[in-house]
Amino acid sequence: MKKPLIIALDFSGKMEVNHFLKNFENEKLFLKVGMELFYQEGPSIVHELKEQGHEIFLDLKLHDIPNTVKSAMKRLAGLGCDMVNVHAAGGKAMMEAAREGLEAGSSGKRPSCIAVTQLTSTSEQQMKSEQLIPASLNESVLHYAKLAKEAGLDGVVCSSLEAREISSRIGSSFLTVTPGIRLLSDDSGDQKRVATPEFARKEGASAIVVGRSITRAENPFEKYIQCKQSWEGVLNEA
Ligand SMILES: O=C(O)c1cc(=O)[nH]c(=O)n1[C@@H]1O[C@H](COP(=O)(O)O)[C@@H](O)[C@H]1O
Repeated sequence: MKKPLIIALDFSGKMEVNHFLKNFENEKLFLKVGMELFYQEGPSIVHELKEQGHEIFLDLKLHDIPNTVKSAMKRLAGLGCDMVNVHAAGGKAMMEAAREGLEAGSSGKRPSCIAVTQLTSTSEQQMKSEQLIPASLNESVLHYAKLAKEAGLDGVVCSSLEAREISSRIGSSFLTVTPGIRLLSDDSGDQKRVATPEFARKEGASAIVVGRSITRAENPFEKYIQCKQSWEGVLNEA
C-alpha cells in the first residue's frame, strides 16, 4: 500500500456524498465509509464508490464474540472493499476470527484488516478512570498492536503519537493508520490525540485519515491539497 490520505466520508447519505465528490472530479481517492453512511445506504454505497474507481476503507469497527465477527466479516469480504477494521479490545480470538472470516469470504485477495487500539478521542486520564487500565496509554496501544499482529492482522488504527514506536517494535510493514489529523488552524473537536499530517509523516505513519478538516472546509479541494502536501512533505507545517 502506498501512503494514502484517506478521506472520512462522515455524511448522512448518498446525496451529500455526491455533492462533496463533485469537488474532486477526475481524482481517484481513498475514501472511508463509516457507520453513519453505511447504515443509511447499505452495501450499494461501497459498490458505487468502487465503480467510480476509489479505494474504500469500510470502517464499521466490529466488536463482538468471535463467531459473530467471523460471519459478519465473510459478508463484508464480498463487498469488494479494500480495508476493514475491528476493535482490538474484542480480543485476540476475535481478531483471528475476523481474519478467518475475511479469508473465507474473499474470492481473490482479502481486504486489509486493522484493529482500533485506543480511539483517538480517548485521553490517558479517561482510559485510566473509565476503562480502569493501569498502564500508560502508549503501553495499552502497543499491547493491542502486538495482539493484532499475533492474530495475523495487517495493522492498527492509532494516533500519530504512537505510530513510530509501533513500527519500531512490530515492523514497518505493519500498518499504522492514523486519524485525529488536523492542520494547526483547525478545531480539534472531540479528538484528544491530535497531530498535523506533517507530524504523522515524520513519525512514519502508513496512512492518515482526515474527516471534518476537509469535509467541513469552505473549499474542500483546496483543503485536501493542503493536507496532502503536508502529508507528502511538499509543504512545511501547515
Ligand atoms: O477507525 C477509525 O477510522 C477511527 C478510529 C479512531 O481512533 N479515531 C477516529 O477518529 N476514527 C475515525 O476517523 C475519522 C476522523 O474524523 P475527523 O475527526 O473528522 O477527522 C472519523 O470517521 C472516525 O470515526
